[in-house]
Order: sequence, then structure tokens, then C-alpha cells
Amino acid sequence: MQFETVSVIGLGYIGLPTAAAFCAAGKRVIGVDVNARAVETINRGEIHIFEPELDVAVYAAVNKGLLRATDTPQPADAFLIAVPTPFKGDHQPDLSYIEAAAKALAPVLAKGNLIVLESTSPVGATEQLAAWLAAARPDLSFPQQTGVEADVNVAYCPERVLPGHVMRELIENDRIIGGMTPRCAERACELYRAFVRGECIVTDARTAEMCKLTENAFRDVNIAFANELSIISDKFGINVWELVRLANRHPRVNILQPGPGVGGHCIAVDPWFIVDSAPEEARLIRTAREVNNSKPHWVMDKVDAAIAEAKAAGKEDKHLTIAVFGLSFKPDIDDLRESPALDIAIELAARHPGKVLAVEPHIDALPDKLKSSPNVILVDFPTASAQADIGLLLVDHKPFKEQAAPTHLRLVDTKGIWT
Ligand SMILES: NC(=O)C1=CN([C@@H]2O[C@H](COP(=O)(O)OP(=O)(O)OC[C@H]3O[C@@H](n4cnc5c(N)ncnc54)[C@H](O)[C@@H]3O)[C@@H](O)[C@H]2O)C=CC1
Ligand SMILES: CC(=O)N[C@@H]1[C@@H](OP(=O)(O)OP(=O)(O)OC[C@H]2O[C@@H](n3ccc(=O)[nH]c3=O)[C@H](O)[C@@H]2O)O[C@H](C(=O)O)[C@@H](O)[C@@H]1O
Repeated sequence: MQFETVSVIGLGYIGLPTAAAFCAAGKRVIGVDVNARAVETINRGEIHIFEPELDVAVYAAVNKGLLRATDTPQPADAFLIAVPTPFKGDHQPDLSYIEAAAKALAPVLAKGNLIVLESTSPVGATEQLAAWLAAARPDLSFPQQTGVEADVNVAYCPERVLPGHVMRELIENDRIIGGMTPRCAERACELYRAFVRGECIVTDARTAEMCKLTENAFRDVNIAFANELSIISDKFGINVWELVRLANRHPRVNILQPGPGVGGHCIAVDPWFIVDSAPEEARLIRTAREVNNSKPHWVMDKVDAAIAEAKAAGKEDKHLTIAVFGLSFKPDIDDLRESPALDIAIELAARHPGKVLAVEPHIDALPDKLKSSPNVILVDFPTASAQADIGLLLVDHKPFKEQAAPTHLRLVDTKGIWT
């Protein structure tokens, strides 16, 4: 059976670009989202999130009549689920969004449908999804763990795109397609081939779930290694940036870059899904999370040391101005979600009696969490450089790298661009 109509459930950073990619390949897409503002905005041909080139793709899809958004699932040939999977409590995966999506789409399911889960999920989530659907639709058969063929096919296909490069990577990246049965995988491959130019590689659902978590845990562990090295190097008076450059001249060494911590809502979240389900075994992965989570505290200690030096040189706390360079979670984006740089700025604002000058070239106004602090002002680079006593570099944005190092300030440089 051909996939003429595809329904994408969850029209956020992943679902909306995917919906637009299907439309660009000529498919009809019914986008479903519980956020009324998102639905209205998309139906006007506009976007409610920022991702380069997404606006043009959504505008074209809506204007050609191929993309329509709604808050209620409707019948389609294939359903793709891209809802959030945060963690709750003590780092347990929160599958309630997937459960809600399953319950909402169950009534419109028909024999021959394909359902693909794209949300980053713990191992076993796809089986759980099939179980929720089966409970809601006893008149249809769903694949079981045993691999028996069923009326509705269910597969897991993780998304691996890099924010900022989503529209290109969606098309070019290889896809790992985990079917609950080989037939499920085969049909999901057929669906993705509509727009994916990378290879579609077939496996089972559990392996595909673990593959996604493994990719992000791999990166987290490697960043933790770099962050730990930076702390050890500091103790020995060694420049970690030079150290990493030199070690990386070995043909089989490739160390990542230390920084103020790990941000964003993926690398800092997904490894916990492994730790939660294998707490005894996932020792390295847990430790990496702890190392990366503790890095902002180490940075605060460095700032405290710089403040102590300035005080020893005769300056009073309340007359000390600190410039914070960068607030986003990584360079050259405007995304402040789960940003260690923002957390550090917030703590500094709360603790420091003097002025805090925030420099973030990608935003026009301070985020709410900093707005309420009367001592924090958003300024440009030259103002911060001219007025501050201490400079805290937290994000290696391109415009910062292009500036001459403000060496007249006492510098705490967490990205090694000025040291
Ligand atoms: N943003 C990224 O760079 C990447 C995200 N992922 C994963 O993709 C999944 C989605 O992430 P994002 O798109 O970033 O999240 P998002 O928060 O940008 O979008 C999710 C959308 O789902 C909607 N939603 C929530 N519950 C719903 C329901 N029951 N029915 C319909 N819509 C519902 C929300 O209103 C929201 O618009 C997550 O599991 C995430 O870990 C994977 C790779 C990259
Ligand atoms: C394995 C991998 O590269 N995963 C990607 C990742 O996207 P994300 O933008 O969160 O990753 P990132 O660029 O590594 O940044 C995460 C955090 O790590 C920090 N970071 C990154 C690299 C480095 O050498 N040092 C460092 O400190 C960044 O500053 C940032 O705070 O997570 C995405 C996701 O799963 O949402 C995934 O789709 C992307 O492909």
C-alpha cells in the first residue's frame, strides 16, 4: 500500500521540518499538535520555532495545499510521532506525551496503517506504544515482541539531526529503522525513502532505540573526558587547549572541546535513559553526566577566585563589574534551553552585588530568569569590554572569536578562545 497521506504528531523542532520534507516530496501531510498557537501559525504558512530554511519549506508546503495542521488526529496511511520525551523525578524517562499521542490517534487507525515513533526513547518504548494502541483498539492486531505480523505496523526511527542544520541533515543523514517485525521495518524504509537520500539501515526496534541513546551518550562521555582534562590541567597550570591540540596530533586520538558544561535538551537528558534502565551497569555513562553537570560549579569557583583577586587589589565587591560573554547552550545559535552559560549567569546575578553585563549577540532582550535581576544589563561587546573588571567567556560565538582578546580584563575563558 502506498503512503499518500502522512500524519505527523508533534510539530516542534523535529516534527515540523519532517512534515515539510514529506510535502517537498509530494506527500499530503496532516500535522497534529496540541499547541493551538502552533497549529494556527503553521496554517498561515508561518513557523513558531526558529530553524534555518524551515520558514521557506513550511510556506511552500502550506501554499501548495499539502500541509494542514490540526489539534485532532485524522485518518492517514502512516503516522509519525515526534512528541517530547523529557525526564521526570530522579531522571526517569517521561513517556506521558507518547501515551497521550497514542490514545489520541488510536480511534482513527485502520488496517494497513504504519506508525513510526521518532521521539528519543528508552529501550522498550516502541513495544509499550504498541501495547497502548492495542489496548485502545482491540478490534485491530498490533505486532508483539514475538514478531507476528499484524494489521498495523509499528517501527522506531530515531532522529539525529543537528539543530541549526536540520533541513540538510534530514535529507542527507543515514536513518536507523527499527521494526517490531521485519515487515514493519520494510514499510518504514519505504516511507522514509520519500525524502531521505542517506541510507535506511534496518534493525529491530530495541536496537534502534538503544542506538539513538548510544550516540548521545558517546558524545556526553567524550565531552566529560575533555571537561575533566580541563580541571586536571588547570591544577597543573597547563593550557588545556594546547594540550588537546597536541594530543589530537596522534593519529588515533580525537578529544572534544572542554566548556562550561553540557546544555541543550538532548545530550544532557538522553544518557539518563540508559542509566535509569541499567543503573548497576551504566557506571561510565552516569559518571560522565555527573562530570558535565558539575562543570558550571567549577566555573563559578573560577569566577570567585577572580573576584577575590580583584578585591585583594583593592576593589570593593559592589564596585566590581563582571561581563558574561555568551548565554546560549552552544555557539552561533539563539537557543537558551538548558544552557549552562545561562545557569552560570543567573547564579552570578543572584550572588554578585555589583553589575553584571551580559553580551549575547543572538538575542534582543534578556530572558525572563535574568530580567528580574536589577543588576544585569544586556550590552554589546565594546560596552562590556570597556566597563567590566572581570570577563567570563562562556560561549565561543563567531563574533567573539573575531574580537581581539580583552586582555585588560581579568579573564575566565571556558572555551579557550582568548587564552
Ligand atoms: N530538537 C532536536 O534537536 C532533536 C530532538 N529529538 C527528539 O525528538 C522529540 C521531539 O523533540 P522536539 O521536536 O525538539 O520537541 P518540541 O518540544 O520542539 O516539539 C514537540 C511538539 O509536540 C507537541 N505535543 C506534545 N504532546 C502532544 C500530543 N499528545 N499530541 C500532539 N502534539 C503534542 C508539542 O506541543 C510540541 O509542539 C524528542 O523526543 C526529542 O528528544 C531528537 C533529535 C534531535
Ligand atoms: C551525537 C550528536 O552529535 N548528537 C547531536 C546532539 O545535538 P546538540 O546540538 O545537543 O549537540 P552538541 O553540538 O554536541 O552540543 C551539546 C552540548 O555539548 C557542548 N559541547 C559540544 C561539543 C564539544 O566538543 N564540547 C562541548 O562542550 C555544547 O556546547 C552543548 O552545550 O543531540 C541531538 C539530539 O539528539 O537532539 C542529535 O540529533 C545531534 O545529532
